[in-house]
Amino acid sequence: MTDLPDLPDVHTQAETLVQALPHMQRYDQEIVVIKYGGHAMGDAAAAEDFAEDVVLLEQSGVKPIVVHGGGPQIGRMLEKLGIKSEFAAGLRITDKATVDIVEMVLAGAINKQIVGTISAEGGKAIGLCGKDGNMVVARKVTRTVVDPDSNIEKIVDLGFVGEPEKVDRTVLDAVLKAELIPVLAPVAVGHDGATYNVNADTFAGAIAGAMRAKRLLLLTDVPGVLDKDKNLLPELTVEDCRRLIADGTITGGMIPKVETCIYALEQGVEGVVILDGKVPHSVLLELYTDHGAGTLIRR
Ligand SMILES: Nc1ncnc2c1ncn2[C@@H]1O[C@H](COP(=O)(O)OP(=O)(O)O)[C@@H](O)[C@H]1O
Ligand SMILES: CC(=O)N[C@@H](CCC(=O)OP(=O)(O)O)C(=O)O
Repeated sequence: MTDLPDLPDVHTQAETLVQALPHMQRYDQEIVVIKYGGHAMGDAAAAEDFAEDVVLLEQSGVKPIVVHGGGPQIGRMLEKLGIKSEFAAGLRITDKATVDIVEMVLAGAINKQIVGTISAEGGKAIGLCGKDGNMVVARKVTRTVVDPDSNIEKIVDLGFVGEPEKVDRTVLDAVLKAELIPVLAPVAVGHDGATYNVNADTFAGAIAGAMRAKRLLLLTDVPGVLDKDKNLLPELTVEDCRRLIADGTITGGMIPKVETCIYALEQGVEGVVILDGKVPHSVLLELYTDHGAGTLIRR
């Protein structure tokens, strides 16, 4: 028989609650957008921890909005179906066959899985994507990339990849008023009625901006923004972020993430945090403790 771990005594629990109270009041009735990245989604136990945090937030008076990713999961499904997947400037080149799979994996499988886990933890969630109620209308994206062989810049047609042009709050306002937790897949509609695949960080930034969220939390698989020696940078300004991108400290998938943070701050979001979603209860630790978790980015 294994020994049970020591449980915090009643005094420790009370102390924890007293410390958390001012933080809880700060977020009361405020919108917090949580982007749950594909890499942050661990095993079933980790998904339950995440759902538990979201439910607890809602029960303490916060209005959480979950935006999820699913890049690795889309990749695995495309591989299973023998469809080649390519990226340009961090975005998945998305032809017609690919966009159908993207929608199936994001708005179908992952979205409903998260809704189910939140329900199992005692919450009431509603799964939607940007197409519902014209919530997110996207315009087609093109990117210029430098060909590594010739060093010549070329324009890449990314197919059905979009970026949010307009966010309509109507559906989200109604859902929050009904005390439901919105869980959003980053799939949007174009002016032409077509389905567009949107990077989940970008989608979350647009939602946080339009909803004037108090906080945007981006959950990933690293502790936050790291310096060149891989130490966590707990707090950064927009100016620091621009310098770290320019000097090559911030690269790859962290670039769109930090750019999203800058965009959200410019839209009036008060603070944006990049944190490790694989750490149990990272959302509660960030919002309800003095030390927080991850990297806080401010104006
Ligand atoms: N300075 C940095 N600090 C932390 N991570 C960085 C940095 N520069 C690049 N990265 C990379 O960015 C990745 C996070 O981006 P990404 O893989 O797109 O996350 P997600 O799938 O959660 O959206 C990290 O796993 C890391 O490899
Ligand atoms: C255009 C584009 O690249 N879209 C992403 C959407 C999912 C996503 O962003 O998921 P993560 O947050 O898990 O990376 C993709 O197809 O992978």
